[in-house]
Amino acid sequence: MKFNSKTTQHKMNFFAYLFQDWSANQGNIKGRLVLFLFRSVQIVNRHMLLKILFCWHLVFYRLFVEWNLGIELPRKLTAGKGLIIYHGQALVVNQGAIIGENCVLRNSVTIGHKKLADGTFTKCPRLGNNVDVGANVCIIGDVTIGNNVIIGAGAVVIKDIPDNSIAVGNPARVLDNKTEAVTRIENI
Ligand SMILES: CC(=O)SCCNC(=O)CCNC(=O)[C@H](O)C(C)(C)COP(=O)(O)OP(=O)(O)OC[C@H]1O[C@@H](n2cnc3c(N)ncnc32)[C@H](O)[C@@H]1OP(=O)(O)O
Repeated sequence: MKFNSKTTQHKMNFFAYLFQDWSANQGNIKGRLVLFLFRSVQIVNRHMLLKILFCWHLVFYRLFVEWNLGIELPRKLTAGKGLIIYHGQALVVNQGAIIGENCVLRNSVTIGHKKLADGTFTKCPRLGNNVDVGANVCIIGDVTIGNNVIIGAGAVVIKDIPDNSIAVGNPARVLDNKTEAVTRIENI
């Protein structure tokens, strides 16, 4: 996976950081607003002083975005620029997940860990760049989704998905001969 949170995000200046998803969500006011607030709490989260000064903003984010809108994008989440949120409803992402650049998340998507028989939890999923996640998708456990991947609506992903592929179904299977559709999302 090419995306690296430490290098990509820390190079950006303050305003670029705040607006890094703005153009990707053109015409999508809700997506723009949520992602602007998400990036702002990520900035606040970087320093203890900012957390103290802007604790009211962290509370506002929790109440408005998480409780009211039903979109859980934790401030500690690693998410690359160009993130798109369509129909922001019932979207839950574990803070341990890693999302690459130019990814799309839709309504009722869950990305999180899996509880094992011994009561411990697995690591969270890692999504590469240009991953288009359909509606009602669950991606759970210590899985890696490659670059340029489409995950079909309603899929349950519990195993790695290779680069340049489309995965559908429960459990998700990779479709053969479907690279044409994948190249479409590279041009989004
Ligand atoms: C309010 C809104 O509009 S929200 C938007 C919601 N829309 C989405 O989330 C879009 C997600 N996109 C999809 O699910 C699409 O079906 C894609 C991208 C996965 C595949 O699209 P296409 O490349 O056109 O695939 P195509 O329709 O030719 O189907 C290929 C095969 O995959 C199967 N398939 C396609 N989508 C799915 C799916 N979501 N779940 C299970 N199987 C699927 C088909 O049955 C077919 O199987 P077969 O070859 O055994 O007959």
